[in-house]
Parts: sequence; C-alpha cells; structure tokens
Amino acid sequence: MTGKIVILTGAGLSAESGLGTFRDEDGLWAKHKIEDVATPEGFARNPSLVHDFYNARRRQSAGAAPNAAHEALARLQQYWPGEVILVTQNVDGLHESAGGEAVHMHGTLAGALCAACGHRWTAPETMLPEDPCPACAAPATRPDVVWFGEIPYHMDEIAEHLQDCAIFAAIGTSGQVYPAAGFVVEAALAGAETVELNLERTEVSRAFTRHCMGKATEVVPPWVD
Ligand SMILES: CC(C)NC(=O)[C@H](Cc1c[nH]c2ccccc12)NC(=O)[C@H](CCCC/N=C(/NCCC(=O)O)S[C@H]1O[C@H](COP(=O)(O)OP(=O)(O)OC[C@H]2O[C@@H](n3cnc4c(N)ncnc43)[C@H](O)[C@@H]2O)[C@@H](O)[C@H]1O)NC(=O)OCc1ccccc1
Repeated sequence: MTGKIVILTGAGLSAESGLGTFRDEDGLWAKHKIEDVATPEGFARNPSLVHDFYNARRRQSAGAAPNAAHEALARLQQYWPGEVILVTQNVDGLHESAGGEAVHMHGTLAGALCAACGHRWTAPETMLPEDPCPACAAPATRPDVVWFGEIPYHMDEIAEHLQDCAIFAAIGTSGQVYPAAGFVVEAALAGAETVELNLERTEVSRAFTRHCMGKATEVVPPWVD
C-alpha cells in the first residue's frame, strides 16, 4: 500500500463504551466549565476541583471496555503493520485495551506529570494536589493531559504522518478543537483521500470528500473490513 492511513479519533468513538462525550447535551462540558477544569489557569486557581474531575474520569474509564469500533481499528493496524496511524484526542486507554496503538495528542488519564520538573510517572487511581513528585518532591502533581492553551503532544510526528498519508479519516469528533480539527485540510493538501465517520455532520464536514454517518460501532467495522 503506498502512503499511510491516518485516523483521527475523538470522544464519539468511546461513547458506546459508556464514556461521556464533551459537547452532547449531557456531555462533560455541560457539567463542568472548560476554563475551571481544562486550563492551566483553572488548575492554578483550584487544583482539587481539577483533580476531582480527572479522578472521576479515571475511575470511569478504568471500568470501561473497548467497543467494536476500537476492535476494528486494532484489526486494521494488524492487517497493515506500520501503515495505519491512530491519532487520538481521547485520554482513555480503549485503543490500547483493544490491542491497538495510538498517538495520544491530548495526553492520557493513566499518566501523572510534575508541573515543577516535568517528571512523568503512572497515575495513581486518585490524585491529590499535595501528592509529592517522586523525582523532585514538589507538591505539583497534575494529570498528564493537554489543557486548552497548551501545545498538544507529538505535533512534529503527526505533521510528518499527515504529509505522507493516502487516506485520512476522522471518527467521532466534532471538529471544534484545534489543531486536531485542521488535520483534514493538511492531509487533503498533501493529496490524501478524506473520509468522515460520525453520528452527525460536524463543523468541518465540508472539508471531507466522503462521509459515513452513523454510530461508530455500526459504520467503522464495515469501513475497515
Ligand atoms: C474550543 C476551541 C475553539 N479552542 C481550541 O481549539 C483551542 C484554542 C485554539 C487554538 N487554535 C485555534 C484556532 C481557532 C480557534 C481556537 C483555537 N485549542 C487549544 O488550546 C489547543 C489544545 C486543545 C486541547 C485541549 N484538551 C482537550 N482534552 C484533554 C483534556 C481532557 O480530555 O479533559 S480537548 C477535548 O475536547 C475535544 C472534544 O472534542 P471531540 O473529541 O470531538 O468530542 P465532542 O464531544 O466535541 O464531539 C463528539 C462527536 O462525536 C459524535 N458522536 C457521539 N456519539 C457517537 C457515536 N456513538 N458514534 C459516532 N460519533 C458519535 C458527536 O456527534 C460529535 O460530533 C477533544 O479534543 C478532547 O481531547 N492548543 C493549542 O492550540 O496550542 C497552540 C498550538 C497549536 C498548534 C501547534 C502548536 C501549538
């Protein structure tokens, strides 16, 4: 196969595994203010509020199982080793639980990060603001996720893949958060075929040449197989 398949995934992929999305009416942002729980300023203002938010999501995601869409994407990676790049905005570990491998551009709930020295380690189930960093002992433990206003992870690696992809697909993402929402334009400019698989049309639907509308567990397996 000439040229990779790059697949961007969002919260809609994990919705049928019982993990709330962000923007649906009963979504995460309906219950929490972004500026309070997903910005460095919010963390500086009230770290225990932020830890409560991520501790609850860590517990919820620990109890969740991958669905047929995660499994189909893991199968596709097995079919074409090294040719299928999953780039996820999700901080859950369901791609990996399904046997897949994903580039976590917004971090992961399973990781802890020291805001003082940058040391990383595996997150305990429950994180507390006073938890000391195992490297520098500073009480500056934060979830290893990318907040609004922060630079996403692995951007150079992702940019490389987008320059050399034959097919770019986006699954279960509303196309409202950048730079992820702009990847389809970069891939199309590099000559990629583009397909959107989503429950409904999104902010960036017009940037895609093809569309598969429906639930991820219903549209992803037939698209893969
Ligand atoms: C709100 C938005 C306007 N703001 C931004 O985009 C900002 C600012 C900004 C930057 N550039 C811009 C340009 C224009 C405007 C604004 C900006 N971006 C940033 O701050 C980013 C950092 C953003 C990351 C923030 N962290 C998250 N998450 C981690 C934490 C956490 O998870 O708690 S974002 C978080 O929200 C986003 C949620 O979006 P989705 O995953 O799409 O979920 P959503 O609920 O919205 O949609 C779900 C979709 O699924 C569908 N669906 C539902 N069920 C199903 C189903 N069953 N099957 C299929 N589909 C389904 C629904 O219909 C829906 O369409 C995800 O990215 C998720 O990770 N940083 C940055 O830009 O740094 C500089 C830079 C840029 C480039 C290079 C270098 C430096």
